[in-house]
Amino acid sequence: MNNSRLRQPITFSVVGYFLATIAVFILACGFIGYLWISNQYQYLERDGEHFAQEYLALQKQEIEARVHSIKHYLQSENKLANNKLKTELQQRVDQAYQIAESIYLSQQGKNSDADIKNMIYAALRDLRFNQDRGYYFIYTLDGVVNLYPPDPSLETKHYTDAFPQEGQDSIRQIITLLHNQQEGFVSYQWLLPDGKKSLNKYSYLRLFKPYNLVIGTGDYLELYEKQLKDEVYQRIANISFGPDKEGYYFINSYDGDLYVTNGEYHAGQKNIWDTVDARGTKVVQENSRLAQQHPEGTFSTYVWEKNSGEESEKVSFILGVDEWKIFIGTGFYTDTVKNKIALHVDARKKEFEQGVFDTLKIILVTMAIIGFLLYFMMRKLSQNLKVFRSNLERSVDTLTHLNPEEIHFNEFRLVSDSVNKMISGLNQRSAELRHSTLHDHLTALPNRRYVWQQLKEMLDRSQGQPLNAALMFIDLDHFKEINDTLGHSAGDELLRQVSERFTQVLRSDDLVARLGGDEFTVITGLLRDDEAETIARKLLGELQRPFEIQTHAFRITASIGICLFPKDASTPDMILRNGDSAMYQAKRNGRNGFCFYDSSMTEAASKRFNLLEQLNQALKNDQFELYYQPQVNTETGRIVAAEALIRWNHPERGLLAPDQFIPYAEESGLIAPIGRWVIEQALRDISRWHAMGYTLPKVAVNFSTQQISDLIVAEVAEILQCSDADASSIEFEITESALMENPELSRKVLQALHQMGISLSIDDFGQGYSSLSYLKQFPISKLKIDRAFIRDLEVDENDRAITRAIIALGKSLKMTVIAEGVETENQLQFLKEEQCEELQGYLFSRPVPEEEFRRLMEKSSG
Ligand SMILES: Nc1nc2c(ncn2[C@@H]2O[C@@H]3COP(=O)(O)O[C@H]4[C@@H](O)[C@H](n5cnc6c(=O)[nH]c(N)nc65)O[C@@H]4COP(=O)(O)O[C@H]3[C@H]2O)c(=O)[nH]1
Repeated sequence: MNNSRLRQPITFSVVGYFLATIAVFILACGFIGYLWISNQYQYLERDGEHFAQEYLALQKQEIEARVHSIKHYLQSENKLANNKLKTELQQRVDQAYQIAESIYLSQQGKNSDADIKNMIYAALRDLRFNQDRGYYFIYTLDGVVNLYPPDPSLETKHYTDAFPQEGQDSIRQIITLLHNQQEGFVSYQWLLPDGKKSLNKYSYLRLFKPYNLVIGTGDYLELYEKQLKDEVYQRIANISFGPDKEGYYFINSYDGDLYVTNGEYHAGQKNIWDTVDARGTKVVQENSRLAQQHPEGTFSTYVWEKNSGEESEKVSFILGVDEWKIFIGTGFYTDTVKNKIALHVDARKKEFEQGVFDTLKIILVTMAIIGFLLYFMMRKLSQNLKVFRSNLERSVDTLTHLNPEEIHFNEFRLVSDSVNKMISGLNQRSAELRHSTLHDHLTALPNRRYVWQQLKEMLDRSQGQPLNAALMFIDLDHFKEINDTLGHSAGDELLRQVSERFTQVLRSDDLVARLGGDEFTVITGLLRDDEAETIARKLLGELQRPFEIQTHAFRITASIGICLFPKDASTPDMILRNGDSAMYQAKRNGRNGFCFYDSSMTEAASKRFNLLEQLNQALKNDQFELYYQPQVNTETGRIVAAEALIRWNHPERGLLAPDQFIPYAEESGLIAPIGRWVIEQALRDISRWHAMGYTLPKVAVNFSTQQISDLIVAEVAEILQCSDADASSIEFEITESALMENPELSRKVLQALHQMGISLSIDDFGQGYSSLSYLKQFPISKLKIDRAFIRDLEVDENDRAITRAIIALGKSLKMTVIAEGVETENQLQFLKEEQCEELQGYLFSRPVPEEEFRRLMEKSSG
């Protein structure tokens, strides 16, 4: 299973993400809407219940208030009866008075007073009121009855003759009053018309001045009150209220006499005491009981017939009026109330649903508008995205900038700004990369790749040209030593300065490049051969001025190989190879010069190639041999050691000295297996010599730069393990320059070898620039003075001084000093005088085959 696949993040398109967000938003709104609506429904339910309770309570309050107000009305009407009666009596008498007065005024002078009086009596005689109980009576001030409609036979009689005693008292009371004042009320007992019973009667009286007549009328208070009550009951019976005018008052006596019910006035002539409802309740009896038990009134529930004829539960408020022994009530039907409540809840629900519906309509219309707009927006966005994408792809493909004119959305513009920045960055990076892949970091000069491309282009252009261009392959002489002794930074600085000098001295259309290490090239345009020579000389001349690096001032030379092309080479590789070969030849010619390529150099190069091939074969076919050159003690002249020097028994060319193949072996890396063979062979020889009884303490083996590696330590240990010889019987000779090439590694490797018991000596000492402190870091036991100093000892004072200094240095460092290349007695003499401990040279013996060396050892010990 591919893990990276699993870890890939999920991606969304912007449009998809947007639509998904809207869908989620709509779903969320729908869900919230659903919650809100169901919540509202619950609220409406609760509100309905609440309303029902409140409405019921209100209904109850209403009927209670109504009944109380009716009772209050009844009572107040009753209380007012006295006054009302008085007012009415006064009004009636005033009317009679006006009638009498108008008759009098109209008849005065026309008729006699007696006639006028009769006319007045006649006018008033038949007038009746208050259910015919009321009539007018007239007396004279001396008590003669002039008008008495209930019994006209009493007219013209004196009251004392007309009425019994009780009546007489009353009339006297009247006449007395009017003797004193013009008008007024009197209250007295008067027989009822049936003459059986007398009741309290109120009368109003007024004196008709023209004839001093007392005009009056009166009524029994009790009867008047009853009349008023009847009227009030009548009015109450007419009252209806509530839905469908279902509400009405009922009034019953405590004994069940019915006065008022449902719009009808029964005047107590019907008794409904035993009325029973559908539940078996004796409704009237129950209500009568409740009214009497609860003076403040109470509610009663029973079943009663509605106007429509159907029976329904009814809630009534019952209130007693004890003074009249009646109870008043009114009520409502619960199903009517329930209907009302249901209607209310229904109306609320409909109202709410209408609200929701209206809101939904608004939302839908809004969403449709938004959707419409979004659709256009998305379309526009999608189109822009497509254009943006294709522009983006084109820009990325061609690494050109996006055109902001073609981008309409700010966000895309921001992205395009970033993309443009990125493309600028990429262009810059790629230019830098191109520059860095085609240029050398140290000197900023074009590198080998650049040179190759340049050569290719020049070759392409040079077709059919009569002139040639030139490639100069420049290698600094002995640069490695400078690098090793002064350090890499100094070496780098030198390379920089050389590159500057070359660049300054050449024309701008010439190309100076660094191939790597201390190798430079100069490529010129088309020129004549002699011009190439001039340029080469110019370049060499530039190096003659000393370089100042750190605190050192020194000169350096170079070897230049010139390859003219297309004359000498037809491909870039060939040009470079030929330039290299020519440079190689310039080096062989003694350095600090130039050399034009010719075809023989290619032959030499191919020879080198063949040689390497043959070296490989030599290893396999055991064609190497070790020669030994003795090293003698200066004092005793005895052989104390030997240097193992390799020879190659070439099958065609005969015995070859190391100079003829070791450099190639080092170049090609073959030195490692060859070096291993040398150590193994030397140890084999030592073992054999020891076995044969020779007591040679040490054999020195040459150790080249390439052999200094971490691997050699393990390899030597392994070789020693396989050998009978002791590690102390072998010594590695390392040149000073090899040591300095990588001092850190050298120290590590040499330390490890030293710990194995192998001694180390520095070969060709004196050529380098090793300081004392530097040398002390290595476990070296021997210094070998370079042959070059020994050679000219007799003629060169400097060489003598150096040799002396090296011997002194060796002594101070407690190292053995050996001089090599000792050929003459004078040299021997000098070295003896200077107490050089050991000597090596043709004066004692040339390097000889092993067998011969054994003889030398025999001779030496003998
Ligand atoms: N003119 C003159 N020359 C003298 C005199 N005494 C000794 N020589 C020569 O000086 C060279 C000494 O060896 P080297 O300096 O280590 O220089 C050696 C050493 O650097 C290298 N070489 C030889 N054998 C080996 C080897 O086994 N491995 C490696 N890496 N290098 C080797 O080849 C170089 C040359 O070796 P050879 O041709 O054998 O040359 C030898 C020797 O024949 C003298 O009095 N006058």
